[in-house]
Amino acid sequence: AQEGSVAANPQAEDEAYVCPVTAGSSQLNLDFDTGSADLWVFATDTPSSESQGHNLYDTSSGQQIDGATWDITYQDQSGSKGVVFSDTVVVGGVTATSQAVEAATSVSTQFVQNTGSDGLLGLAFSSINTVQPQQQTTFFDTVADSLAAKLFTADLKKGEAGSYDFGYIDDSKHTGDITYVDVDNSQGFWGFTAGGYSVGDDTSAGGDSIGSAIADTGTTLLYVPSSVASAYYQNVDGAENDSSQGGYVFPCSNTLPDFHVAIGSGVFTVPGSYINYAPTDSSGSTCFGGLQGGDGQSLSIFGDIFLKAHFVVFDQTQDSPRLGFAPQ
Ligand SMILES: CCNC(=O)c1c(-c2ccccc2)csc1NC(=O)CNCCc1c[nH]c2ccccc12
Repeated sequence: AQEGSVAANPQAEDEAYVCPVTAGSSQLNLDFDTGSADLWVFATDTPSSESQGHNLYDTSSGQQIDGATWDITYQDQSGSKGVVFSDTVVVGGVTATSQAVEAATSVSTQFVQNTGSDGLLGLAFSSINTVQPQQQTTFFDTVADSLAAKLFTADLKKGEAGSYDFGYIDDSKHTGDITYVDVDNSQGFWGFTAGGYSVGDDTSAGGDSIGSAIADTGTTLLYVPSSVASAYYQNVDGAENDSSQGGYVFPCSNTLPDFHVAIGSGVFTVPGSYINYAPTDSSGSTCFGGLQGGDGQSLSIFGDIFLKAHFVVFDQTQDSPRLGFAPQ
């Protein structure tokens, strides 16, 4: 049975975390994304005007899947599209022998400019993989039956390398018990129900329920209902929801309160320091919040700001999928 571990390296401001992956004969740094299900890469097929500065997947090592194409657009309107190869993909010693590697023939500006990432490795459910006419499986689904245990864990960290482990739980990476909750994967995401929340010294998480949420390593920030974000920033002097800046900003001199949320039988805390995401400009006087209101959509997105404060188990060992959360 296979098991393995790979480093998750934070990009600037922890905007994303990239991991070293071997695809065929190519070494790539990919953004592991539990919010999508395509393994797509910059490749020798990518126009050179779009691939400068990126490591490229050499398609000559793969077998092109005849007639297969893919096209993905993310909510922030970034995206990419292209053709598909079958090749060997190795992540932390875990080998997928016939993995669909989606080679980009077109990539949007945001990804072109982010030269620290050579593509994405989707870890959501294969039901939302975009390859047509025959949908393909994620790396995890491809190797799942060969793993010692059908699960992977995410141990992201603030400003330093964390890890993704496949096939086992490393108990040295978490303190306390793991709290498990059921997953609703009907939308293809690692969906769960978040309970009440509280702010600062009140650690009760007794407030209104946050509701439907997803665990999404591919999203940088923590998006909660606008009422929750508003209640949080009532506690921050000078905070305002500035649409020209894209959300809540505040004077960087603030010490931000912690954010507590009930999940299953546990209460999980995001330190206030994690919610002071980054300065909005070089003067460093105004800072952008790591906790933001969703733009009206009902789904809360527990992105890296939340995930990097915890040890998270993405578990398909039972009849139905579940998520586990533990303090790091
Ligand atoms: C803001 C990015 N997140 C989303 O749009 C998103 C949503 C979503 C749905 C409705 C409204 C807002 C967000 C659902 S699942 C989901 N998650 C993903 O889509 C995860 N993959 C993001 C890949 C991605 C898009 N732009 C990037 C820039 C840097 C690194 C990664 C990325």
